[in-house]
Amino acid sequence: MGTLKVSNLCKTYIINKRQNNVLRNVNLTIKEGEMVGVMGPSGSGKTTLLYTVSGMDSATAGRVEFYGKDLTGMKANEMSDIRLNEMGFVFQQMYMLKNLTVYDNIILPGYQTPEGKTKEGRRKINDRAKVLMQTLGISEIAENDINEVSGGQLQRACICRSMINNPKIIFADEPTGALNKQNSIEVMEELNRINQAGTAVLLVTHDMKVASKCERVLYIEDGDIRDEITLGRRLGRAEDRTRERTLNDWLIGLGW
Ligand SMILES: Nc1ncnc2c1ncn2[C@@H]1O[C@H](COP(=O)(O)OP(=O)(O)OP(=O)(O)O)[C@@H](O)[C@H]1O
Repeated sequence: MGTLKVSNLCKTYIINKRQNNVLRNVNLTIKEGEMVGVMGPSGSGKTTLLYTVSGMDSATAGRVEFYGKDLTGMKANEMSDIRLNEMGFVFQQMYMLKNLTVYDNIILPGYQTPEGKTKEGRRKINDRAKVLMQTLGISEIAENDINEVSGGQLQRACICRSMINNPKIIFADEPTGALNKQNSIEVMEELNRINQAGTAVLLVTHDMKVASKCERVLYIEDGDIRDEITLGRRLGRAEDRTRERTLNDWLIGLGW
């Protein structure tokens, strides 16, 4: 069973009576613990795909199964429980709360779960937050206000927050979009590390270097997956050049 199984997924927006078929019969499976990148031209439907398969937005037609459960027919409160307990999100639009510290933003989704309702559970959440912040190198900004940190630190804080409930999958929309080269490398190292520890990752990116760190890359065009390439699991930096070259040649072949 895959983590995520998407069958004949369609998403249509209607604006001023005009129909825009953004996703057209998309089929895809994300295996347990797999890291998959989504690339494609601007407006091809990448972000819409991410929102629709993660239950952030509803599908017009088709089916999305998450560990065998159909998300498309699910009630809103059941869906939000799954999002909270089993999924992590690194979306640029999902800003952290400005009147809370970095640390409080990170633990908040933990405190909203049943685990967070007991003292012992909250202790575990606090411990996890500290370990995550240490791993991502942001312990020293724990008590900073959200607007007192750099873009790279904020993005790492978002990753900590997305990991706080030990999700089975992380959805990331341009996780390195607002970062400089060095921060971007570091964030990808973290996502690779999280993935190697067993969490599946589905990320959207325009950046070839970022996509080359994924096990498999999908190319979406006009709302459907036109092609995909399997690069295999990334084992270390030594193979980055080869992966980038392979991906680049494939993208050129697709007219990217
Ligand atoms: N909430 C919405 N309401 C109406 N139309 C939308 C909405 N969200 C996206 N669209 C339209 O859906 C199409 C695909 O948008 P989407 O953001 O998924 O593309 P994308 O591939 O992620 O683009 P980019 O690479 O530029 O971020 C676009 O034509 C966009 O205008």
